[in-house]
Amino acid sequence: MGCKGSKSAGVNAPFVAEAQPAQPATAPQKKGELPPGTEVLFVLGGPGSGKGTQCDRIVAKYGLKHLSAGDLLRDEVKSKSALGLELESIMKEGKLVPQETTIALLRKAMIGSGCQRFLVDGFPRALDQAKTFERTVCLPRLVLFFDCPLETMEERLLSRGKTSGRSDDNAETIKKRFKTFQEQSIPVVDYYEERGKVKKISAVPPPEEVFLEVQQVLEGLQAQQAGEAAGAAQAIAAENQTQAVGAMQVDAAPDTVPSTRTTDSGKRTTDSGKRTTDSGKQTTDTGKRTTDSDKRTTESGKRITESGAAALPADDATATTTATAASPAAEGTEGIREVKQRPSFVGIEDEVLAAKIEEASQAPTKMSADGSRSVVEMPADASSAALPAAA
Ligand SMILES: Nc1ncnc2c1ncn2[C@@H]1O[C@H](COP(=O)(O)OP(=O)(O)O)[C@@H](O)[C@H]1O
Ligand SMILES: O=c1ccn([C@@H]2O[C@H](COP(=O)(O)OP(=O)(O)O)[C@@H](O)[C@H]2O)c(=O)[nH]1
Repeated sequence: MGCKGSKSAGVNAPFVAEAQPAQPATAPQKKGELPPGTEVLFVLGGPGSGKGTQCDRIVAKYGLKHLSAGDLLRDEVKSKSALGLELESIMKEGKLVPQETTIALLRKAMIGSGCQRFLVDGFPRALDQAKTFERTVCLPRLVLFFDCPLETMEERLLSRGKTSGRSDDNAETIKKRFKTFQEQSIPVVDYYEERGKVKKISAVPPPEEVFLEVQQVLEGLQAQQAGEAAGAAQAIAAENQTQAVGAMQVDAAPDTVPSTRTTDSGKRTTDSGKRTTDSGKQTTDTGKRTTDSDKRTTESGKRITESGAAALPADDATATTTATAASPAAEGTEGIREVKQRPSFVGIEDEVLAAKIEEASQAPTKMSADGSRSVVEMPADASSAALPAAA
């Protein structure tokens, strides 16, 4: 289900809402870049825990764009490109594909979809992948983790293997996938749990029961978002009221302004000073203030849009931070302000990696032999060079 050409959900559309199809980006998207306000929900769980099954249900009910990292990799394998052949041998061994390949595929699919809100299924599978995705794409809004005992997952995978045609749904590879899951993927869940982002759901009951839990989680997220939006709207209203009262006080004030009235800023004293000498100009000053206030409202509207991201934990160096002025009046025209900080890369290796991912995710799309799908052309050093020798 794509977003291109779909009708926009509006600027303040929540991350999850009952809507079909996946909602398009609400802000203009620059060519080759992710839309502003891109948000993702990670869907994690062991192999065969039921991630894909639940994602299908989530997509059917909520307006999110589903991207399965495993499907994107399998598409690449099907293309029989050199990269695809390398990926196949890694997947058959139950190992993880190098992060630059997976992230480039995800990023490219995200950009190409024209959507803004994504359900990212089966990724990240290792801590370095989570951190690189955070730096080069965005922080996740939430992490759904489907908890399932290994024996149950094994049964499901063996059963799926009868019809899936997947080269990794066999007893030998399943064991290796479990090892990878326990050693590399569980730390990702721990990482997000420490950040209060994980919603753990038992994947043992039948799919419809598991989905009831999923819906509860997503509705909780919806309620949280509604609360955030209401809080932001309240802050804006309070800010506007402060400004309006300030303007009224200025208008009602005698020509000689007592210094005690200028409680908020030196700037206002200066304005008032002007007013004392030029009452015609006073109207202009007030009018200008109203314009400033209107501008603030517009900015504040934008702020609501960004509030989801702003609610992300501030303990992380890469988190979006919220800078709130101690007092809106004290700041005059600024008031409450959220500052989106795009974290800078800390080392040259990170910069090189980010550049590779960006380059690969923007590589030209070409049709495969059967003309049915697109292929990501990885730059030589970002694909084969980065891939370990085929086992
Ligand atoms: N809750 C469930 N109970 C029983 N079988 C399930 C459940 N969820 C998924 N399955 C089945 O288990 C297999 C693996 O599910 P899938 O969604 O493909 O897992 P994953 O995407 O995590 O690998 C599929 O054959 C699916 O039909
Ligand atoms: O981010 C990812 C996602 C998948 N894979 C590879 O793709 C395989 C299949 O993953 P998928 O999520 O499709 O299936 P699951 O194992 O969860 O059933 C994995 O075992 C890995 O080899 C990977 O390397 N990185």
